[in-house]
Amino acid sequence: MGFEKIVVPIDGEKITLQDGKLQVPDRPIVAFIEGDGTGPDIWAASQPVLEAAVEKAYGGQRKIAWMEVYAGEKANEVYGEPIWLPQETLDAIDEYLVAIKGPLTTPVGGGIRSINVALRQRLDLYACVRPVQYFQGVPSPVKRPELVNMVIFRENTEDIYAGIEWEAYSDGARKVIQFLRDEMGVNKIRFPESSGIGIKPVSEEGTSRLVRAAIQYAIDNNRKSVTLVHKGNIMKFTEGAFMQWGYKVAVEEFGAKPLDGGPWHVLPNGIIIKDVIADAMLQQVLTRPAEYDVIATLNLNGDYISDALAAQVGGIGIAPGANINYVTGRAIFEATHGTAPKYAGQDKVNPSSVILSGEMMLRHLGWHEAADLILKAMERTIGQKIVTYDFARLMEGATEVKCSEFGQALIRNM
Ligand SMILES: NC(=O)C1=CN([C@@H]2O[C@H](COP(=O)(O)OP(=O)(O)OC[C@H]3O[C@@H](n4cnc5c(N)ncnc54)[C@H](OP(=O)(O)O)[C@@H]3O)[C@@H](O)[C@H]2O)C=CC1
Ligand SMILES: O=C(O)CCC(=O)C(=O)O
Ligand SMILES: [Mg+2]
Repeated sequence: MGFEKIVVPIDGEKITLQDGKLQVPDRPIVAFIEGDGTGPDIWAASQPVLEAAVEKAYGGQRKIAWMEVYAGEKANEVYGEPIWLPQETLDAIDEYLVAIKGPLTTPVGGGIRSINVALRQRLDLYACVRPVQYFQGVPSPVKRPELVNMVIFRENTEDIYAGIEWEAYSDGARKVIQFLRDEMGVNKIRFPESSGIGIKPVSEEGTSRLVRAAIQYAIDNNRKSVTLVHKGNIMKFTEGAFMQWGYKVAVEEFGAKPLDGGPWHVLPNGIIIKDVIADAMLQQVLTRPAEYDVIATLNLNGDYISDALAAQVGGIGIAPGANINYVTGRAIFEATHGTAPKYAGQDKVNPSSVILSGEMMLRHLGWHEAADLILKAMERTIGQKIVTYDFARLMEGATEVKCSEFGQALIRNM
């Protein structure tokens, strides 16, 4: 396919999907989006680390052929008009399957809707996978951060993130409220004249594919449990249904049996499938983190839980993630954090979240040796107390380095 602004590297080859398996050539074309705010600083530090890991692991036999695609502020610059998410960016990721991105800005209250969310929805990347693990030596606000070892599976295409909402006083809000009152007998809207309205769609199909991915991950990675996190006591037909459909998948597709009469279940291989109400979960991950392992949850809960858990192991400077469709093989790897705009252009923030997202990407490609080198380098570098500002301010005797210098230290430590 020909693109207007995207340049396809001539020395690269397409990653493809055959019989449900990614076929990765030695020179795979991988798309990247630099991102807004601190995105360019982070990408400049991260790209050399990923390249160095691949070079060191495979001695030049394998190499990523990078293909820049545009979104956010840079898309406006490149296309010369306000296009936040060009169609050809979606087409390119659709065709080349694998991408990595920096954070993109979303204004609060008005303006464009999230480009990050749009990428996930339009490419149907239904699982947001965010592992939360502790690296020895990272400063943490909790006493036993090493007990935190969880992987969040956040549903990525539904819930209130569908963006179906109407502003207070708008014609749309008035119409929906009128419909709810006249046609549906709803008399519980406390201030109907001045309410904005949002809709929360949660489907069996969307829930099932997410929970299926979480359970399969637990099986493939020898994890102890999968916890369905929901607020089903209050939102019975969305969050409550998520829990019920989640257990149903466990029973019908994975052979789970009730544990002590239910509602918890156990898989034939001993993995526990359980559920917890979201507010209780947020206190228990602090008081009893060892009881949580793989977490499957809805979109909004997953957003909150991601940042909260990241804080327990040292903050969102070190929180990676992936948006994956396990059926089509398409995936975009990205940090949990946002653009941290106050630090933009200062070469200051921690690039670890994107670098570790790159580590996840290398594993997705099956390049485990290169991924292992990144983890080892991360452990060594933090062990030497060479860290960016976010860790340095909480550590004794740390050497504070810039974003790019941290990347260089990782390369030295490979
Ligand atoms: N997937 C995406 O692209 C996401 C985009 N966003 C967008 O990003 C913008 C800013 O969001 P905001 O709520 O401020 O959240 P951010 O995650 O951008 O930043 C909040 C704080 O987190 C810390 N932080 C973030 N990134 C890093 C890093 N790499 N290294 C060290 N510390 C870091 C900083 O803390 P401190 O001040 O303590 O140093 C920062 O002030 C918004 O437009 C939002 O919509 C948000 C989340 C995800
Ligand atoms: O898209 C955004 O601006 C925020 C997204 C977000 O917070 C997340 O994915 O964790
Ligand atoms: Mg978030």
